[in-house]
Amino acid sequence: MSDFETILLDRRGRVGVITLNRPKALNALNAQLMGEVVAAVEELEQDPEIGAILITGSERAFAAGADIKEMQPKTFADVYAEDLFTQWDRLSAARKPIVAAVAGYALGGGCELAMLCDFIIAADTAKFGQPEIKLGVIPGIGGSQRLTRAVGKAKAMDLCLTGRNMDAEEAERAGLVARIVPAADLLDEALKAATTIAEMSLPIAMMAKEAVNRSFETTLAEGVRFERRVFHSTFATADQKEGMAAFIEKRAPNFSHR
Ligand SMILES: CC(C)=CC(=O)SCCNC(=O)CCNC(=O)[C@H](O)C(C)(C)COP(=O)(O)OP(=O)(O)OC[C@H]1O[C@@H](n2cnc3c(N)ncnc32)[C@H](O)[C@@H]1OP(=O)(O)O
Repeated sequence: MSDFETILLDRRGRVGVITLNRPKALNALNAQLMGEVVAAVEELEQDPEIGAILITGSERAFAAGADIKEMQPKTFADVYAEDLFTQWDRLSAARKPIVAAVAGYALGGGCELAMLCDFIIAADTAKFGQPEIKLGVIPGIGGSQRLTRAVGKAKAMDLCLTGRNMDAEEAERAGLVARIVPAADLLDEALKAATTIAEMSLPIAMMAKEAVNRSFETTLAEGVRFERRVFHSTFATADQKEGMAAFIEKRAPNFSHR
């Protein structure tokens, strides 16, 4: 059972869909919404019927950032004591694939939330940016690190230092966005992608995610060694037997997620 107020959670087949739902505040990420997104992802992680997670917002905003009104009165002692935003680290511990479907503003914490997902499908209306500098702060949910890894130093510096936004086309060219679709098709296309992933073998999809993510943490040689060992371990699964048999028998695989 889930009882959320600032998000909607629903299950579409094997996909868990989390919709940010603070429309009046352009889905600004306050403590409640942040807690609910993390709780929903952890609930879906535990659900054996779910193979992939989709996080989305509204037509106007994926999320316009961390909630400025909530942050404004806090002191250094407050944010240090509560370790503000540390909760978001629990999203990067998720092992199931997570797709972000972004329309409208994905600014500050909104862009950072999208980057915490495994890849981003953007509507042609999407706008990405790290405007924290305009508020007298810097990104605090991984933006300076994940954006730099996604788009390189030059563009990350440009965005973090000027606070300007980039549109969907620039974000795709820069490598932040996997694909752009017309705004009207965003949810359908993102759901199609998430469903495709969810129909794969879950343990193998988790291994693929872990292997790609390892490339951010290690040297090339170590990463390739890690990949090779994980690849070898896929042969211990029923789904490797089934996937290869299905190819040879010219039929669709029937994965058991084991
Ligand atoms: C500090 C860290 C680690 C991370 C951060 O994310 S800091 C925040 C970064 N984000 C921003 O600086 C963007 C702030 N928002 C805007 O600049 C604008 O709202 C906009 C360009 C996204 C949209 O402008 P528009 O004129 O179309 O809409 P507004 O009237 O400005 O907004 C509608 C409604 O939403 C409230 N809102 C928007 N963003 C936030 C936010 N990040 N935190 C709290 N509230 C937000 C806005 O105040 C307005 O509500 P009210 O009319 O009740 O004031």
